[in-house]
Amino acid sequence: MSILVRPPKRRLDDIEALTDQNHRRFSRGFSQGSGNSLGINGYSEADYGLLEDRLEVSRDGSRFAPRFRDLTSPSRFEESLQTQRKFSQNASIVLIGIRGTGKSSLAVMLAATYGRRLIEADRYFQQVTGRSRAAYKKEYTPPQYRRQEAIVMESMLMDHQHDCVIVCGSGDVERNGQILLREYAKTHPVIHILRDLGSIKSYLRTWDTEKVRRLLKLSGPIYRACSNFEFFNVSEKGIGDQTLGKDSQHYTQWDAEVDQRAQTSAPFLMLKRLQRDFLRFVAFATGNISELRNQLSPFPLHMQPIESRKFTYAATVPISSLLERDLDIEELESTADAFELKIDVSATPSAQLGTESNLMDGISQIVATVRRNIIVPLIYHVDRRVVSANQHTEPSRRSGASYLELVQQGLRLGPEFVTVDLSFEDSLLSQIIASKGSTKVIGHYSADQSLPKGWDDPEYFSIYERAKRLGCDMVRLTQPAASIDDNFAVERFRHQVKTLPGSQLPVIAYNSGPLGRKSCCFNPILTPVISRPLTSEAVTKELPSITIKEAQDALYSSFVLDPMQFFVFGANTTYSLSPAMHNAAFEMRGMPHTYRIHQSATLRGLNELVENPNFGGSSVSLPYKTEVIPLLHSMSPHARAIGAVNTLIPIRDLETSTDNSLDMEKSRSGPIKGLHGDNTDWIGICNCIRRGLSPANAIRPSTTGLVIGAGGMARAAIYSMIHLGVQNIFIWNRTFVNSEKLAQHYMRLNLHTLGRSGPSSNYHIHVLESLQNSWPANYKQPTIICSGIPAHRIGDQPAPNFRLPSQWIESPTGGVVVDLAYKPLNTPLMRQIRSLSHRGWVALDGLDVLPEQGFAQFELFTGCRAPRRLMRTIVLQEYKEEEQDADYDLQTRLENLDGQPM
Ligand SMILES: O=C1C[C@@](O)(C(=O)O)C[C@@H](O)[C@@H]1O
Repeated sequence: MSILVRPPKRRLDDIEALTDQNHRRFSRGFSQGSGNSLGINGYSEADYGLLEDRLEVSRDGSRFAPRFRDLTSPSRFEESLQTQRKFSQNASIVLIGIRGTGKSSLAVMLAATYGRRLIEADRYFQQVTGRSRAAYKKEYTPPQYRRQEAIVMESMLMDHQHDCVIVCGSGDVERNGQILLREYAKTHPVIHILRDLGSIKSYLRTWDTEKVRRLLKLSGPIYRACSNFEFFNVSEKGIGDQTLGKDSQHYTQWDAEVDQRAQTSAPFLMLKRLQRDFLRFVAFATGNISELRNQLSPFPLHMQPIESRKFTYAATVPISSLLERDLDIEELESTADAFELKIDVSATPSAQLGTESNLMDGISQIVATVRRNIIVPLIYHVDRRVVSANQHTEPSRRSGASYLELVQQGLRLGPEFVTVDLSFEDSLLSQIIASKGSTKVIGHYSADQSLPKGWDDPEYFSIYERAKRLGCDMVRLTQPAASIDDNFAVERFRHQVKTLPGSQLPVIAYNSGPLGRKSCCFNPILTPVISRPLTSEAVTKELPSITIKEAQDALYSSFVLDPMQFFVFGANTTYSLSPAMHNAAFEMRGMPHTYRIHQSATLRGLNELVENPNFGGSSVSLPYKTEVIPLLHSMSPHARAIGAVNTLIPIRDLETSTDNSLDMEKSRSGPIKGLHGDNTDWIGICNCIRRGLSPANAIRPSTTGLVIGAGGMARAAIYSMIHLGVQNIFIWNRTFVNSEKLAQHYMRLNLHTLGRSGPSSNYHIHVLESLQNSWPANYKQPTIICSGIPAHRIGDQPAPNFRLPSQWIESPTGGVVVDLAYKPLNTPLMRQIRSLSHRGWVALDGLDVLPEQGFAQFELFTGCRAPRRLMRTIVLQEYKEEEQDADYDLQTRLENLDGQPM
């Protein structure tokens, strides 16, 4: 009787034949050119066992310990895996990595979000063979187990090529497993999951640090050799420790989060940022554009490619600085449009990362940590030069091989942009560009000294043409300025490229060094800038010579841009926090604009604004959000659907398209021909929902939303929910007929939203009659709730003191409640929800929404990124001065403002 259990539909002969084919294919593939052939014969039985022991680790480490000391270099794949990184939309996604890295939690998130089937190797083995791996090993000899393992793995991958998330066990990367995975990675994303040593150690319990370090060192090359992507799971403080003491195999990070929530009333959820980072990473890596849009907050600038915008900046940050000191990454990014990580080291000193000693692991960890703290695209730039620890020694040059290895490592991390140094030969660059996947390539050329004819040298044109021929998406050229005239020359060069016939690549061209600063100010896209905390290292690390503020100052003082005036227009706007918020943002960015209150008892007050040639735009407050509509020349589709406008943008040229407010010229004064209306309230609400929604409540077809009220804010709230893909939306309002009208409005609109499977209009708006009723039986309890009713007394109407009926807040995983009121801040509804935080309820209020809608408004007003942390801070500070609520501690909220990048 055969001991091998075959998965259904497959016969052992097929599998063996296939494995043989794989072996032959791989033998052929790897022997080509390199001479590093990996034939099946390259492995001995002894290797097999050794590798298994290396990676097949029981949680107490006992099985691993005896053979550990024997280990030598583990990987036989001397070529790193190079694939095109292009996949079919529904290709199954594989996660690999050692135990304790959080693979299972990440897989659950992915499967839940994408609606994919989750296949876990260990469970699959048990399903197929009827035994756990441990039981199988006890019963059979190691070669028998390995043969069975190979068969199971092969069927697990080949029978589930589409619509699955497959989590491989550590046993899956022994010999056959590696071969299968490498083959699979040609057509499927295979993601290597890493984590810091401390968190892995707390998972493996009895292991000492040295053992875990050695395991990481040995396993890293094996996992890298058979994966095409890499994701470093950055632990949130407190999560790693939570897993201690839990012995269930399936106790995941997610469970830890639920436990965590039970113990604390932390308003923001522990795994939120990991979920955001991972889902975005997967959507980008797999080239799933609609999913990527779902993952991004709907801020206007997020929807616009950087290269199509004018005067954008990349904050350049050397990895050496991040390794040397504890820098505030959010501050480094602040108002930049991109974050450029410059790889300027050749080894990662272990002490600085605290854990990893390997450069590739170090880069992976730094990139993940940077991503955790930024919202802008990442540019991964490997500097050809390497800084030396000794400041007096000249930087050394990297070899082509080491350069290639580092850029390939970058591509594994799925950055939005990667640079390729055009001083390397075509063959090396083509290799990189062929495997770029969704990443855009910037061809980079930095001359050590000015070319003989400076920017008029024909060499620059040939470098540009070469970058184009190689398939770069953008070109970046720079040389040190020898004289101030070089700055005029570079402008000429940029202009000449732009006027070449045919379509041309976007060009970034500037002079480096203090003399070149002028050219940096006028370079239109992705000008490299230095962030204030790095200025002391500018010279030694060859960093850019200007800050964003300096570059912006120059544009205004040279009359390229004009100072503009902005307003908040309403009947009673004296209480508004918007002036303080926007003025602080202008000042930080080096913009000479002003933002003031413009109060008027009638709509006519608007005339005064449009007669002002420096009018830049206005926020619209009550009661004019709907009244203003007939006066508009155009409206965004969002404002049209909601039926309310809270942002006005002046139109100075009726010829330009007004579909998108960002396409209109910004910061240029002149007569006004019309007004364009937009709405950012829905963006503020949408973003607060996203921030407060725990991974356990990820939006699915069964998710239910509830909106309280039927006024302007309720309209925006429903629109946000539809946009987020909520299909079952309920309205409760004191006046029933108003709820019905609102429901009919959205049902008639039949909006198309970006659902998981592409655009759909599959939503339904229901009306609830009485707060006394039980929750409708056919629907899940709501997990997303928005209240748009004022909380204060209006005229002789008393404050409504609204609280949700207890029978409507029975969701077992809690949910998020956004109360749009902030007068008072601590409404009875917010108090009710905060008291339920132990059940997973998260409360966000009007002071959370106001800055979020303000960021979007700032983008529409200026075409530039808003300084988010600053605007959030100002709103809380100003509010504190205006109103005191003894019950509510705004100070703690102010102190916890970091880490909300969405
Ligand atoms: O509702 C509001 C508040 C606001 O009007 C203010 O007064 O700050 C600003 C508007 O953009 C926003 O839609």
